[in-house]
Amino acid sequence: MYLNGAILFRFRVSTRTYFTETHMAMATCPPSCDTGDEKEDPGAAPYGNFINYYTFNPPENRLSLVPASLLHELGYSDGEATLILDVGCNSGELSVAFYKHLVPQSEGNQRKGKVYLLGFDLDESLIQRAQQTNPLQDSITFIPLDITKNADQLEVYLSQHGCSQFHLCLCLAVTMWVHLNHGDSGLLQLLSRLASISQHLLLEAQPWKCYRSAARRLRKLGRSDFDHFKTLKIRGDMADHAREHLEKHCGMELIQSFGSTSWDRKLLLFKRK
Ligand SMILES: C[S@@+](CC[C@H](N)C(=O)[O-])C[C@H]1O[C@@H](n2cnc3c(N)ncnc32)[C@H](O)[C@@H]1O
Repeated sequence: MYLNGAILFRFRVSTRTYFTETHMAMATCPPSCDTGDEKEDPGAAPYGNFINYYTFNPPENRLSLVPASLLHELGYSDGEATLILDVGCNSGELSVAFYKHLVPQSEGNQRKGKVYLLGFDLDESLIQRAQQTNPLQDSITFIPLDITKNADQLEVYLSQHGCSQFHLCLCLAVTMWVHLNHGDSGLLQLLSRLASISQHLLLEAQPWKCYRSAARRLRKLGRSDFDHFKTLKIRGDMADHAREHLEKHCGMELIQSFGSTSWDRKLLLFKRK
């Protein structure tokens, strides 16, 4: 609680108050919350919609593994519009940091080329915060969207930019939450859907140990289990299961592994064949 208290205080001081204290206390996220070592209450954020996620998992944890030259290396030149999709972007901090990491600033702070990022999340409060703190409103857009439901807005965004697919899709620390809430079919549909709208997909799948911890935490709190946890057939090496589905059924191939994050998760880059 001391930790929670400290976080609460920092949020009060450093940001305008976007949330009630109750909301904040319920959905704060302790260190390694996504890896499953936490002792606090993640069950109150059943979709991984932690309100202070980046206090514990700062963007640098992932960005340090990804080369700033990635877009260039993937063949996306300065002159063409390049679209990035960030799935389950939470409050947008990683989205903005990712954009700044990949899109260099030239002299006079003018950004080269046209790179646009669309971030979405099912949590409207998080998206509201992302919108309010977005420093690059011409290039970065945040919308509320549940990827397991109707995702027509993604098609609208693509057509507005004259593209049929996103050039790069980021799906970081989201698969477990979709899997636990929507079962094996939900996970496979998520991967298939993302593959169908992306030329490249950067995937960080939570390892199985995180699932066990997430379920254990709920039980400790005396809450009912995630709807699908006990019946999941896809278990074990989650990154490998995702790779297999993407390669066998989605026309994608693994082209690079950027190593593992400090939370012991692989960052895998897939490309449309
Ligand atoms: C653990 S956070 C990861 C945030 C961010 N992707 C990152 O890696 O820093 C997981 C996020 O996925 C979102 N999420 C979970 N299920 C979702 C769904 N079906 N559609 C959209 N967002 C979802 C949650 O609301 C939460 O903000």
